[in-house]
Amino acid sequence: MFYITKEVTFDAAHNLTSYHGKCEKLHGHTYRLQVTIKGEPDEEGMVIDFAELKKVIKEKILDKLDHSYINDLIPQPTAEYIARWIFDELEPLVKTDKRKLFEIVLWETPTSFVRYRKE
Ligand SMILES: Nc1nc2c(c(=O)[nH]1)N=C([C@H](O)[C@H](O)COP(=O)(O)OP(=O)(O)OP(=O)(O)O)CN2
Ligand SMILES: [Zn+2]
Repeated sequence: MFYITKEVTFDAAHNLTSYHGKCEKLHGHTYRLQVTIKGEPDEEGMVIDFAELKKVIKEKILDKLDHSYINDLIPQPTAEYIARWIFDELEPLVKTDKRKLFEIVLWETPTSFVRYRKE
């Protein structure tokens, strides 16, 4: 079994509305996103072409989240809920009979990240 990962970054603003602390105020992060696909190689020897994965991430995630106010899309945009939203956006587009979306890892700061899998 193979695990293929593509990494990108995006900049976005948010505030945590159901939270008491400094993060209830508007602020921003440079998010680091890792998308991992699990599967077996096709006749070209690839689980998924890195270029195809990059294109899907750009169209479904970066074009919506980069330089955005995330609360417009996700009501309580914790790292947990952003990661789940990204998983749900990408899952149907990468799934074939030989591969599926395995994991989203989302770094909110250089020292804080969430790992989301559908289990
Ligand atoms: N479980 C979660 N905890 C927190 C989240 C979250 O999404 N999930 N989010 C925040 C804030 O939005 C934001 O991440 C600020 O965190 P903070 O602790 O202030 O980050 P620092 O800049 O202090 O990061 P360091 O890398 O520790 O310097 C809060 N909690
Ligand atoms: Zn934050």
